[in-house]
Amino acid sequence: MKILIAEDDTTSRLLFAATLRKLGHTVTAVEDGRKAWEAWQKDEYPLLISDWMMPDIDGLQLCRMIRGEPGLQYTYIILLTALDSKGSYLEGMDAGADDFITKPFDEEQLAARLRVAERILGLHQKLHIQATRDYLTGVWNRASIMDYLQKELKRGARQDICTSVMIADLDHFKRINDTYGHPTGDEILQEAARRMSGVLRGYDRVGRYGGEEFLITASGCDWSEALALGERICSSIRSEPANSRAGQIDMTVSIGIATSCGQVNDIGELIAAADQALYQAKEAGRNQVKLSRLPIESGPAP
Ligand SMILES: Nc1nc2c(ncn2[C@@H]2O[C@H](COP(=O)(O)OP(=O)(O)OP(=O)(O)O)[C@@H](O)[C@H]2O)c(=O)[nH]1
Repeated sequence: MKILIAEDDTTSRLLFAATLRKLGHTVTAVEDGRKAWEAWQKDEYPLLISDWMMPDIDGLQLCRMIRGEPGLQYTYIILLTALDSKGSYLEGMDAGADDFITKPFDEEQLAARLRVAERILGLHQKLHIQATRDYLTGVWNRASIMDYLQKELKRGARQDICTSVMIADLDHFKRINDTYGHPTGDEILQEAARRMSGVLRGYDRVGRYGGEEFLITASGCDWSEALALGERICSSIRSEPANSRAGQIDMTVSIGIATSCGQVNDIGELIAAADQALYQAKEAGRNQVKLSRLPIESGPAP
């Protein structure tokens, strides 16, 4: 497990780090709350072990700051307390801590506490996957991809970069269901989702928007880059037939794209524009990409 330690006392910090490494964990150890906050923001740590008393940002503040930023992954927080700190446990729990360890620590007790942390984190992870992923295809579900798009649109406006959204709709999918049956249709949806995920860059996301429609977010992409990405998705879907229980089946997809470079802050508006472009792609014969013609993109007209 990746563990972040925040402890200003050098001996205690080194001892914790050495013990945790001996137990097989990957450890980052820093000497104050501010450094811990910076490290936590840069990377994902499922577990934080933090001293309570630290200069500048103390353990309680650190707990509150982390709980104020609900990330994708839950951070289990263990606060380190002195033996005489009885009576403050509730305060720590209210700030967001999950457990306490008294200093000087007992190695076996530390290992036991980590077992609990791993169990809770495992359950959390399972629930998180159930709540955010589409059960059939494994890509993000509708609520999660919309939430992500909202965040990316805001971030794009703040950082003055473009955000593109695509709606990809499998062509004549009803025919596949009608000809080969629903379970085969499901396999085609899974294969299409796999291929789309395969061509995306690390910071792009694909989610199941509904039935046979997928929504793709392309952060930092202006219309020309989004068009290139859309073409890549389109060609990976048609590149070769999908293997299914009913044999090999050809697939194609139509894609509508809308881009905002700070002009739109309502995802509904952006999605409606992408939907409009998708309609044009279907009208023009399917198996192709169309850009939104709405005047929401600054720069040269597509
Ligand atoms: N197998 C399967 N089919 C689904 C699922 N969700 C929606 N569908 C089917 O997707 C089909 C969508 O059909 P239409 O909206 O007519 O679209 P289409 O046949 O793809 O036609 P165009 O989009 O115009 O190319 C319907 O038959 C739905 O029943 C699903 O989870 N699994």
